[in-house]
Amino acid sequence: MLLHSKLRLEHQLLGRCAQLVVNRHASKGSVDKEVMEQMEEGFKKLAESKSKSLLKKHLTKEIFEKLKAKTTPSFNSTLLHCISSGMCNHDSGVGLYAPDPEAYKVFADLFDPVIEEYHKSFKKTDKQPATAFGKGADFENLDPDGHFIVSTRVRCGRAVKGYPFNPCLTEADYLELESKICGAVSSLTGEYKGKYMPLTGMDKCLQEQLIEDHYLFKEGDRFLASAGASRFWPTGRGIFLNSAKNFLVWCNEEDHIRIISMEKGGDLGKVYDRMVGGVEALGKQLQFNRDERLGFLTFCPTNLGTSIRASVHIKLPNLMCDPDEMKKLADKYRLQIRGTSGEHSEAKGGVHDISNQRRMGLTEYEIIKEMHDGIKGLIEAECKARSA
Ligand SMILES: Nc1ncnc2c1ncn2[C@@H]1O[C@H](COP(=O)(O)OP(=O)(O)OP(=O)(O)O)[C@@H](O)[C@H]1O
Ligand SMILES: NC(=[NH2+])NCCC[C@H](N)C(=O)O
Repeated sequence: MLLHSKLRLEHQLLGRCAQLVVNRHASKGSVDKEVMEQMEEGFKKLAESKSKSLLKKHLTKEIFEKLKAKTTPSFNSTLLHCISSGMCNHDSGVGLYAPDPEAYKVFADLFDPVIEEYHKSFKKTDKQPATAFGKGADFENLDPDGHFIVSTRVRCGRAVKGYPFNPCLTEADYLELESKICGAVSSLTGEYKGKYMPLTGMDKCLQEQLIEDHYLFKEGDRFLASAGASRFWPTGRGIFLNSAKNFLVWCNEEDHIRIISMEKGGDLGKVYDRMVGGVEALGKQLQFNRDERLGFLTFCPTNLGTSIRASVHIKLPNLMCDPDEMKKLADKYRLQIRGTSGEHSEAKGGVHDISNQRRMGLTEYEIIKEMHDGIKGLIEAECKARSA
């Protein structure tokens, strides 16, 4: 069901703690009493819960005490901004977001261990290598006969320099960002040429169709909403789609920008090269926020570094017969398994979304190679299981 108004969104999705994050900031340089109480209460509940999130694991009493009174210098973000999603959603896998770029430093005692574990040992002394896209043409089609892969998609996220992330953006910021992003995508030429469609005023049938066809982001994600990322929805949000419908740009959803290339079949190299071309063209129009150590800055720590998620929609019926073994195999190749409609969804018709888990510590090219080699390994294992 699509949710239409900001009010309904807030009422249906947000608990008391999230309301607070959505509505309040700390007073300059200090944390309000009410915010502190909310944090203490949420922390206690999380500590008593059975949550398996990285937030619960790494937010020890000691770290909580050390960080609870800190604020970021430019935006006065508090620890509550960072942890509200995981506090409200005990079923989070991670549960942590950075309200603004400075949060990664101010709350590093919490972010660093989460980053290290999610990105398979990116230590606090490690540094994201310089951007190196390489050539997609090096990668063969993963499924030339079309037996397994339905479609391939590669996306990355970008933050525009000079702006915080969702919880700290004002309504005017959303509109300003949209206008900048819209200007940049409108200048694209050749195969990238297309049309920007704002979410505000979009026909609901069109919106639902775009979501069903896997082009557009869903509405009402409770993990994002309780992180304060759905404020002023749908203002400033939208999608750019090229005429061939294989290159897309998302505006102001989880990140300021998501740059996406997708098509039917398993030609990973071609899909990757198209995304890289789009990123380079947009990089001429907009200044992206990149940190020396963390790489491209994103709202969620799972997307730092290259910010690349390369996925296939794939059918592996024999391997999927044993989900535990399949999970072990995916872990071996550092792959993540999602459902057919993306994160936190179920698989339909035996189609799973399998992608690289980590995005940091390797160059863009190496991240794609890791995903490529993993998917190749899974297809080989599926063929073996079939003939056994
Ligand atoms: N290989 C693919 N082929 C077609 N659609 C895909 C593919 N991979 C992902 N999608 C679709 O992209 C949409 C967004 O998915 P999802 O939100 O899980 O990932 P994302 O956009 O990479 O962002 P995030 O990781 O932040 O959630 C969903 O509709 C999903 O089904
Ligand atoms: N879209 C993302 N950033 N996904 C990763 C984490 C999503 C959610 N916060 C969780 O912890 O489960």
